[in-house]
Amino acid sequence: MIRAIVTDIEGTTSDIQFVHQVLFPYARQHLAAYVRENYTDENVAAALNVVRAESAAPQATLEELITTLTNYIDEDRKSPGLKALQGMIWRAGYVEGQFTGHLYPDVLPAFARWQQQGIGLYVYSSGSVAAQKLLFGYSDEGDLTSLFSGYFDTGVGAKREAQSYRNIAEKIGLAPASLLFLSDIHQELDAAADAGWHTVQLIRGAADNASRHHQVNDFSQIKPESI
Ligand SMILES: CSCCC(=O)C(=O)COP(=O)(O)O
Ligand SMILES: [Mg+2]
Repeated sequence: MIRAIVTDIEGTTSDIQFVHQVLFPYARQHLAAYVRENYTDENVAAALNVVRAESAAPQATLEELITTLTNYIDEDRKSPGLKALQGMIWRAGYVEGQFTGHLYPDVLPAFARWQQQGIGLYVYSSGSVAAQKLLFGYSDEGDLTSLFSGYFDTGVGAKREAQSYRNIAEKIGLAPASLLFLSDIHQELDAAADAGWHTVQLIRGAADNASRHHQVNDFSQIKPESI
């Protein structure tokens, strides 16, 4: 019996185009000014130190870090330092109403149905927990943050590693066999399945012929009571 559902964001609840054509360009455009203005803030300083460590450049200057971070955005690098900073930069865009977090129309009805069934809802994304809360807090459908019992980012480990899903199961406090992970990326689902989770793959575009996971086109086709 499925007791909790953990969902990916990009390509699963939300359009990849929103992330790549709205969020990433916004962060790229505001990155340099944000870092120059806020580098003494303890959270910004901590994120910059993470980038120094990740890029094996412990003495990197602010301007060198800005170049590194800009390259990371262009490469879609899932760098924890970049992800932390992106979350901080996006806040102004959401709060000022420059964009709302994209949500496919099938997502909220399914969340509401699952919540009514007593199933816990969680998020696991490479985006920072702060960024996840912004996307769902300022979503196309309003503030949905109260639907979720918890959020996980790569602080628990990378999305393609089975140990990350073991860590999440432990934090939620449920057996892996009672957990369902939703993602568009079969390598992430492979890792979850290796940890003993149930999996469903969201196919928002072309079918994934390399996948061994059950595939659906939208959330209305996911029936946790039948798993
Ligand atoms: C949390 S919204 C921004 C998503 C993001 O930054 C990202 O890298 C997407 O990662 P995901 O694990 O959701 O595919
Ligand atoms: Mg995804």
